[in-house]
Amino acid sequence: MKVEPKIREFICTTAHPEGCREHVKRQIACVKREKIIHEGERVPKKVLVIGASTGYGLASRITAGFGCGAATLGIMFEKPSNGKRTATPGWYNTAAYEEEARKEGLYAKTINGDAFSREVKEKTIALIKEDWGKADMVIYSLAAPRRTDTEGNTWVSSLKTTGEPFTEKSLDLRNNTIAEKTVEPATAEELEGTKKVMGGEDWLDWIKALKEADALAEQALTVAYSYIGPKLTYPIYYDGTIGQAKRHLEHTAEVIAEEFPSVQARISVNKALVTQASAAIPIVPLYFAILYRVMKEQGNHEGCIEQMVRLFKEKLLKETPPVDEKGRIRMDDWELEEDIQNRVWEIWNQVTTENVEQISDIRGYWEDFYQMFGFGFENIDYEKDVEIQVSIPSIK
Ligand SMILES: NC(=O)c1ccc[n+]([C@@H]2O[C@H](COP(=O)([O-])OP(=O)(O)OC[C@H]3O[C@@H](n4cnc5c(N)ncnc54)[C@H](O)[C@@H]3O)[C@@H](O)[C@H]2O)c1
Repeated sequence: MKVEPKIREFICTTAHPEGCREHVKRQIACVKREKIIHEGERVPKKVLVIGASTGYGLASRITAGFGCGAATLGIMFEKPSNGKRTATPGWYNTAAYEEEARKEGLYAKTINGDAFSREVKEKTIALIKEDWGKADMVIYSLAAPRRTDTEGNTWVSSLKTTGEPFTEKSLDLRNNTIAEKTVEPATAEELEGTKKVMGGEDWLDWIKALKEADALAEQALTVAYSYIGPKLTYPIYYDGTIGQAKRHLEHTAEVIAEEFPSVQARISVNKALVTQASAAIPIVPLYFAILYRVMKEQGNHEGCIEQMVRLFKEKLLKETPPVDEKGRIRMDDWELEEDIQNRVWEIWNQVTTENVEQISDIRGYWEDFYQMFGFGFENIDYEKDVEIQVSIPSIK
């Protein structure tokens, strides 16, 4: 079947299997150009990646696998094709990852299911015990709209402010126009729900479950991803519901360190990038488009894979990684440089529907967006029929 993008605001409801494969292959090639491991550093060998199929989790898996030679077990929540609709991009990415890994003799298995559930945790632990004995690294990279906890309560995440309503310029993704958008404050229940979904409770549950089952190696490393961003987006991000959840996640690193002193728990604050999760945040896409423009001009723009390569190569695997005053690794260091942010702010103040194409990198925004779903690669023939039912080697 011929597959075309079908976009609804911040989501594309189709994905191109060959394009997704190309996306994964390009990320693998990027990792292979780098020397990730240096003498005397820890080398992760058995890596569990929770949220492994897209965005930062997929880039982490590729870096661990192809950069460190690690066996990887990925957890994801994706849909296969039913023959009529395409699979979700994370499904195709994972099929491609496993195939490419196998070609190089790298262990790669995947569990498709709800990472928040006890069932998936048990299945994961059973597989780790059977195949590896113990995992030595756990990457927590979930971004989810809801969570049913182990007691059966369902929580929903919101992207709202926590104080006053917030009105700012926003990019209308349906027609690339700039209009003001108001984000309303969350109710107490919405705030609580966001913390339950995107905070650290489930990360801690995973570490506890793995420890109790004796499935984590001594001195195992675990990392979860956070975001702060510029003052411009504080009302909707850092001081909004999601920011409160991220503070909870960050605090969870301390809880893990206290409860399990043999586990090294780290937070990495990553750069703002277009992913399926972040494209849904109001106001933020316009910031992406301007930030991309400024960082590309400065020559220090990175995508998910470049971020993860730099994280592994320069920070995470060091005996004592460079951290900020709160103990966090800062991969948003370049994004938040004063020069970059001053320029972003200057453009932000000038941007209108008429000049958005000229003064921001809206093209780069859409390029990243299309590529996430396997579209827009010049070497893929999108006129050709493709098989949309693709199987993942480790999933029967
Ligand atoms: N994108 C950014 O700008 C940015 C910046 C800094 C930090 N982060 C953080 O990085 C992490 C990953 O986000 P992303 O932007 O890469 O998102 P993403 O949407 O690309 O990835 C989410 C992953 O979680 C998986 N997932 C979702 N619900 C699941 C469930 N119930 N069970 C199992 N798997 C599930 C998906 O399959 C996918 O692999 C998040 O914590 C996010 O806040 C993102």
